[in-house]
Amino acid sequence: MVGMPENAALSVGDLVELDLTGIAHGGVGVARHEGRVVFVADAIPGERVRARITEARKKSFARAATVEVLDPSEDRRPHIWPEAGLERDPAERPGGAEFGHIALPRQRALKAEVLTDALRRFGGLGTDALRDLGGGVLQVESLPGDAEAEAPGLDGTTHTSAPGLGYRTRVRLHVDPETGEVGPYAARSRRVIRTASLPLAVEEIGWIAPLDEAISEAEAVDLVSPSADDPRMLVSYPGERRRAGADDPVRESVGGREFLVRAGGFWQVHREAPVTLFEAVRDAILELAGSDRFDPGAANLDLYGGAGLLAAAVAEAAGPGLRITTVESDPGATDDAAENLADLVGALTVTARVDRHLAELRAAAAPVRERLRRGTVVLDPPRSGAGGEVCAGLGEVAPANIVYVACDPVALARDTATLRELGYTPVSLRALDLFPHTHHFETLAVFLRD
Ligand SMILES: C[S@@+](CC[C@H](N)C(=O)[O-])C[C@H]1O[C@@H](n2cnc3c(N)ncnc32)[C@H](O)[C@@H]1O
Repeated sequence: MVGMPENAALSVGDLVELDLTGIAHGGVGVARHEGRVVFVADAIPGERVRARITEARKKSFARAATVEVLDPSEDRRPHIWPEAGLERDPAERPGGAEFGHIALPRQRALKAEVLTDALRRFGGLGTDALRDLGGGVLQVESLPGDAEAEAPGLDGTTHTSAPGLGYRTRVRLHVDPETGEVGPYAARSRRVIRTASLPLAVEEIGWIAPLDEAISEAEAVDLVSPSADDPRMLVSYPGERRRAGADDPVRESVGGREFLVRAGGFWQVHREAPVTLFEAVRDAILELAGSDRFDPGAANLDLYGGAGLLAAAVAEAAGPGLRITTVESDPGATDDAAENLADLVGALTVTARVDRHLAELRAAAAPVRERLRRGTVVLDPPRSGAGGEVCAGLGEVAPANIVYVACDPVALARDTATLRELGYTPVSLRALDLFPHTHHFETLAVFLRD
């Protein structure tokens, strides 16, 4: 490549040597090739790699996948999923464990970098604000059982346990339309990849996963392993309105409390995620209550409430006098929430889109609006975030506090900018590694009305 002009065109299939200088949202490394940004899969910042160009349509950037590491990071590990290792052609590697070649502490450091960068660039937060929020440097916390630790073996020697594996209680696999073979998609592709194992899934999912079978005419297979119930498989067929078994109730146990959830409904994926988020939201409410900012009798809201997990967490902090309304667009999940919150006299469950519900609340009578102003909102939107319209709706309803549970750092950062414009200040932030060996993580941010 020596002597080529600046921005020389890269073509799919080209092999290039790249120095990784950073990490981008989505879990890909960042490098430059003759002025053009290249997003590189399966690399680690600081490494020099040989990579194959996989996408070169855009002028401003290209994509590549690592095929050989020339100068490895000390944090490089054998991939936790053998089929996703560098020995395979990039197009044949299953997606879904894009950090599986990185030591867990470094994975978390990279996630913290992505969060800090997003809050700075899209959230408008400066260095001081970020330091105050994270209580120093922002850290991504591991969940119980996931810290990379040396555990003493039975014979007195030490061995490294397998942290960060066997945690997913929900797994979606896809079906090859031609062969009926079942497996995950390859990264950034709709190609079904055969795999012998699912290392991120709980053991029970391994028992039932149809990895060496063919299911003709099906589209996808969801594997569900509830914490207090038998594992099950839901098969989707094209054109079908409702999957067989999707509405069957399954039992989930969260810190001794039981929740009923439809097998096909939303539930937090990591086996420790429900209890971790329950406790994180409960503690955030206790903290607000400790500074007299939480009013259990106000019109409190659990927006994007699912089966009522986080409303129950608020109730644990607030006690039996709590008034709270969960708002959720899936009617099945609302029914589950009604069941799960039945012991809470002041709980109401509503099936509605959050934007529409907020529009209705804005038009409510003055005493209701006053109760909403004194209230606390728990906000747990899907990956796209709450977005401008919902944030604007919140700005008008103007609750005293917002406890935002976010699964996408950039969406959170954008919503942070909007909420700040509407008079809210973020006062605390916790990041939780709910998805080891992937680039995903969860953030809990508390905002106070100025
Ligand atoms: C990230 S989940 C959170 C569920 C619940 N808070 C929990 O922790 O189990 C997001 C939920 O929002 C619901 N949802 C998605 N878009 C929505 C919308 N526009 N309005 C209301 N609910 C929505 C989904 O059905 C899903 O249950």
